[in-house]
Amino acid sequence: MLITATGLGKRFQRDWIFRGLTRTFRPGSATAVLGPNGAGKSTLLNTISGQLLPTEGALAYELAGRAVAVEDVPQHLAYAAPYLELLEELTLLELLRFHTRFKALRPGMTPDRLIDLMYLENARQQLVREFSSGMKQRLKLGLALYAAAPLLLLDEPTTNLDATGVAWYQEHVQATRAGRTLLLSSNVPAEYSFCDEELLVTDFQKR
Ligand SMILES: Nc1ncnc2c1ncn2[C@@H]1O[C@H](COP(=O)(O)OP(=O)(O)OP(=O)(O)O)[C@@H](O)[C@H]1O
Repeated sequence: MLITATGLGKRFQRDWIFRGLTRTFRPGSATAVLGPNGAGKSTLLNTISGQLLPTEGALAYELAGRAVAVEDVPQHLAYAAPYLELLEELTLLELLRFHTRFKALRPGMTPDRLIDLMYLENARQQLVREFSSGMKQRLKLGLALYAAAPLLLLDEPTTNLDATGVAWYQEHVQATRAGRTLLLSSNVPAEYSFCDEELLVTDFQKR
């Protein structure tokens, strides 16, 4: 998905979180959105994804040369973030079957195969509520990475992952990023070192 931000700004009450952001995000690019805690990385991702309205400026979306309306962006979006909740009252297999009714997996991927890829085969019938925080994070990432969605947003993707989980993330983000527009908010180089572009939110904090 081609995304063009022009003079984009977001304000909460009287505080500008970012302002004057003009930038193009192209299919196949991976952009690391960087900045200290509270800088506005998540706010920027949520604005670009159309979930928060910009206070000023404009966002335009295009898919294969056709304009996409902001209200249609969610159907083209896969998003993993610490603040997005999983349906914890379901078993893993139930959750995957439910989730994929609304958000299809990439061609050739099935819930069973995804469970194996996430190293969750022993948890197939387990309630997600009982998962460890690292298992939940692998599940969130697996759902986003293997969704058939041209826009991929990852907010702090290695939260709660151990060294094996970080290596798993690095392998699978590389395996699934081709052709997608990827934005990734982070403070951890191991999460974003593969990105080809960087966007420092504090560069857009003229008040
Ligand atoms: N809905 C909201 N209403 C008012 N202020 C908000 C809202 N959401 C975020 N903020 C404020 O906007 C600022 C940026 O928050 P944001 O979560 O985007 O930062 P961040 O860079 O993602 O931080 P972190 O690295 O800690 O996750 C913070 O000061 C936060 O308090």
